[in-house]
Amino acid sequence: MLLLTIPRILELAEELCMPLAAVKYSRGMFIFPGAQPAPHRSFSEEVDVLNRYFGHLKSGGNAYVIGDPAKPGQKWHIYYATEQPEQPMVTLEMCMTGLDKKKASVFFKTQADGHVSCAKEMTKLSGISDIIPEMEVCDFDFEPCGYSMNAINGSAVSTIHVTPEDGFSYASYEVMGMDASALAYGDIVKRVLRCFGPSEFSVAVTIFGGRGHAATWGKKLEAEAYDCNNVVEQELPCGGVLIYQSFAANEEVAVSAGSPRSVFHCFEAESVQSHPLVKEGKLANLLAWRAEEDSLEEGAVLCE
Ligand SMILES: C[S@@+](CC[C@H](N)C(=O)[O-])C[C@H]1O[C@@H](n2cnc3c(N)ncnc32)[C@H](O)[C@@H]1O
Repeated sequence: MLLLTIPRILELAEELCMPLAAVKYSRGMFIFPGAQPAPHRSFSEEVDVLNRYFGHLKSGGNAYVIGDPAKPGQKWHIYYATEQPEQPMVTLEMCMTGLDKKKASVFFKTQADGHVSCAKEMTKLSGISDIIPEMEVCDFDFEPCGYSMNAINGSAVSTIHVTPEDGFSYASYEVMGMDASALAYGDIVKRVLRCFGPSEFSVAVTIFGGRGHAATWGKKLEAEAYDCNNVVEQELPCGGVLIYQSFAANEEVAVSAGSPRSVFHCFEAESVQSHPLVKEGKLANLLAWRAEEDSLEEGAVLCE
């Protein structure tokens, strides 16, 4: 449904006298592709819609599906068109599945003890407020569960969406426009992983303006407790580059949990939520989660 909003967004931009400069649409794999309504039934259907609105830009419409052909469950889709060379800019997009159950439970409004939680409390308890503490956060909680937030700090913007339901849990994180030399790529990813404890995740870093200004963000990511199973670099028009990597919780952790690695394939029908690592929070422990009581000062009132 997302692409159906394009005409309204263009209308609002015109009202604000903001000319169209560039467009980027990107996504991973749908967990339930068969449940997607038009125009999201296939990437080519999405590209047709995007080209109708943006194909006339100077670069033309450019569509890519990237990933290791041997791993059809892990692909990244990107559409990009631009009217002019881009300003130097770094964007990070993370997709996480198989969220740690305890971490995911923070995003349910009614807790096991009957406590009714609000978005502000979820932001604090999950650790989201610590990812980039300077960000001003506008958060929203869904009934009976789910969470979304948008955040801003100067030219930097960030967004998070969480689906915590067992069996198809998912969280996305995106940040762009930050001072790439002031924040370390690995630190941000680690803070995001601590919020959700996924069994699998992908990162896509888009760099415009050359790797020189992108500092740590132009390098390959290494994530403690996870194995990288896919690395692809894709050049984009106007000197842009996209670096995509996907990760699964590593063999060592899986073996110590007494479980075969195969259970981590979250895009298959089986549920990663039943994985012993997810159930027992072992993955969470390995990533050194802070104790929950540390993340909220005693007596602090977050929900009014
Ligand atoms: C965070 S919202 C999705 C936001 C947005 N579609 C995204 O992913 O970018 C998804 C979560 O909210 C819950 N939810 C509750 N009411 C909803 C609604 N009216 N629309 C979408 N999600 C809702 C879903 O069950 C799910 O856990």
